[in-house]
Amino acid sequence: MILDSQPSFAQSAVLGSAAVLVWSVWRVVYNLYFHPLAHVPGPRWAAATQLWLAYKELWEGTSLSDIRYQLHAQYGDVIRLTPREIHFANPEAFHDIYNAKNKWDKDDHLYRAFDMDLSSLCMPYHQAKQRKEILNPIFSRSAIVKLQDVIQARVDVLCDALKFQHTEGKFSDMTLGFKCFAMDVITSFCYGCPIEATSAPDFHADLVFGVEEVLPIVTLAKQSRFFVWCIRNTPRWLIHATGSSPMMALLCLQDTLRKQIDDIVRNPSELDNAPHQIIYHALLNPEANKGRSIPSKLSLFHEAQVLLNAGSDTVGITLIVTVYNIINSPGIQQRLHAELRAAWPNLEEPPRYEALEKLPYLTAVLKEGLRSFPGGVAFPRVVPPEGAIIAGMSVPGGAVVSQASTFVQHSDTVFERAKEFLPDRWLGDDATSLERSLIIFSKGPRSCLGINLAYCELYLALAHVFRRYELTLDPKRSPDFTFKEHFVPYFPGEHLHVSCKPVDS
Ligand code: HEM
Repeated sequence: MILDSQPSFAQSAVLGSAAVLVWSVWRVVYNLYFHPLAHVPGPRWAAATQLWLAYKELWEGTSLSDIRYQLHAQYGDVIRLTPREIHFANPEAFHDIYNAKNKWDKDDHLYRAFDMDLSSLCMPYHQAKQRKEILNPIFSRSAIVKLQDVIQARVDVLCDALKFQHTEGKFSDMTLGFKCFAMDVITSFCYGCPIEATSAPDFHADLVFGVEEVLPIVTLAKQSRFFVWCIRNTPRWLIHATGSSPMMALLCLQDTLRKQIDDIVRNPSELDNAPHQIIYHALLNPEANKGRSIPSKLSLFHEAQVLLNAGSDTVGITLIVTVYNIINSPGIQQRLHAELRAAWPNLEEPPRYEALEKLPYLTAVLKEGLRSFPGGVAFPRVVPPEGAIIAGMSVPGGAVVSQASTFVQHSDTVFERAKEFLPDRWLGDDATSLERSLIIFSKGPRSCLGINLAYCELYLALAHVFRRYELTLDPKRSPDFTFKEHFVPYFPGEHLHVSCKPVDS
């Protein structure tokens, strides 16, 4: 009799489905009418369910950065992007969210998509703080100044390739060139073994395309942990079967990183063979780990991958956009070249990074390049339980808040004539006050770990390219900076093609 009273499989399935349905309907009703963010303006669908944003991004293919601008134009300064996330248009919000006092965690919904949970980028605040304390000495300004020859060597390879392509009568694909350069710097600096992407013919390095190919996967993966699991467990033979050499190059790099980690963990004296201090000197140093256990192999692998991803496209894109604007704006290239020539009269004796940093016009151009960074990417943070005031608005604990950098750096209220490339704004009387709004490396405890490395790369690359060459845009091709936001911006359109004519002296 007892057995008879137990529900059949079909009855259980019906009951289960009914429960899920009731729960889902209740969630929607709750999100719309009872959620602490119910009063925030935005589309009803966005307030009701996370699926609305997934539909816009994945099905319609609209870039998240465009969605933000469209919604702000329609609903005002604060918008509800998903049931739990709001975005601010008022540039003051940036300083209320990202500042030295706020020890807020990152929103797991986005960061889990990278499947690098054990890295400084994705860890919760307290763990990330410890990890960054270990890595900081490697990325400090003094360490970078000491190791600038490592970066200089990669600049030389880039410049030689540009010269070679010019002698062959070609325009150089600077989009690929700068991405290759940035990857070579990271692999050289962090792991002591450059992948030599810049030496690929015409900068066609499979790895650069491989990184581009995986970017859209982030947008898919952030929708569900299940997608992350599927991507992680995709069998190798399936990737082989696609015949995609960029994907294979990416896997090959991952294998190399894993092998290097295995070798070093098995035999730490391997580190003595490194050409200079690399990240594993710091990460595996018991003193730096202050008595805590050293990071696991998986954690080392996550960190290695994060540094590669965080440090390559970001620097590459900054260089592409800056170089395009320099060539495309009348007089800037000439003025920059003149300053460089005065500080660096003999081509055979290039100045050190410390000297380049002091050049006012180069510095102004570089800052304007960073300000013009096109990606409208936002980095979501979770408001702590006690809540917060953001741009004058009271935000409840648990809400996810963000502001994309373009709402500050491309705002006409902060930077006059913000759409124009005007290096002179950094030489005027109010330049110091503008510094507060140059926020491309973010602010606060989760700001960029690699800022010093990035500055050194940008100074050396721009100085050498514009001192050694006269650059002209390919008149037949205009670069297309339309981008899709996949955490970092992805530009599917025409690349930047430039003729690099060597100067005589
Ligand atoms: C122009 C170049 C760069 C830009 C614009 C840039 C920008 C940023 C931004 C906005 C963040 C904050 C991300 C977030 O809140 O989740 C960040 C974090 C980070 N960046 Fe960079 N970055 C650049 C270069 C680099 C380089 C060269 C490296 C190092 C190899 C690097 C390593 C990192 C790491 C590890 C983090 C995570 C820090 C944390 O979560 O606490 N970045 N970067």
